[in-house]
Amino acid sequence: MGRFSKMHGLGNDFVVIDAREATLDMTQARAQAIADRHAGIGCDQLILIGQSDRADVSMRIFNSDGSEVEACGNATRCVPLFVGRDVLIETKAGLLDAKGVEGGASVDMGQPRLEWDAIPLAYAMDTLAMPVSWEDLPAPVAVNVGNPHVIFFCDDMNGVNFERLGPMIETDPLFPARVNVNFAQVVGENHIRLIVWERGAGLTRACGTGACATAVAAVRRKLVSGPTRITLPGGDLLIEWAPGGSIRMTGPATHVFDGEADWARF
Ligand SMILES: N[C@@H](CCC[C@H](N)C(=O)O)C(=O)O
Repeated sequence: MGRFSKMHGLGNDFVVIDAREATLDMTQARAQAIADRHAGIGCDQLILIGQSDRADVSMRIFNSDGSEVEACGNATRCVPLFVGRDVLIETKAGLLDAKGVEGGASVDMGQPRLEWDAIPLAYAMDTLAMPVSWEDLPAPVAVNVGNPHVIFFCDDMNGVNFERLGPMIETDPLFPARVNVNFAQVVGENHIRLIVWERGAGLTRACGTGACATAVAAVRRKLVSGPTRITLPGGDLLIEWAPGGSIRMTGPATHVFDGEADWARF
């Protein structure tokens, strides 16, 4: 039997497994089976906390389709709560410094990558106004914050069919590693509403890296001019970024319950 914690950041939910003592062989099929909301435990992402030679802990991230990915902002905020103290976390996207704050955490998410081949895109183009469009959504921005994001700034998001466009854009050959698809609308001064179709997980209640990428895109497009409030279906994040610097993400982290499971059954 193995123990796990159910946690979430703004409703983006996780099964978090402590793999620091017991090693657990995580395959794509097993991660997918655990994340399954009908036949498994159910979550948007499966998180494995392990030992690290370079940081306090390591974090591996698996989407609900079983794919292993580089970054997850909401899960990163859960790690100080899971471990019980401020932590330096080794991820595939680099070392992330996460500090607990009242009700959540504040994380240095590192510097964004803005070059076309770092997103990655299939061929060279301007990432600030990509010369492509999907239906009524033209000229998105591409940003990599450890994982790949494309951001559409919409005049009015109410008419956008996220469930149809999301998977279509996620799997477009323009994005050789697939992509997280962000639909954003500026709704006030330094305030953005955001819906994210996540690569490998679909529509979620919130995406921390999506909020970071969207704030970076909005600063580059001069749509915001300072710390930016990002309102997702699950609630708000505060994102701070200035060109040349690191992204700071601050927001809630919640522990729901602890459970036990027989991993051999998955
Ligand atoms: N929910 C996450 C992002 C999880 C990974 C993403 N779906 C990807 O494939 O890159 C977040 O809060 O950032």
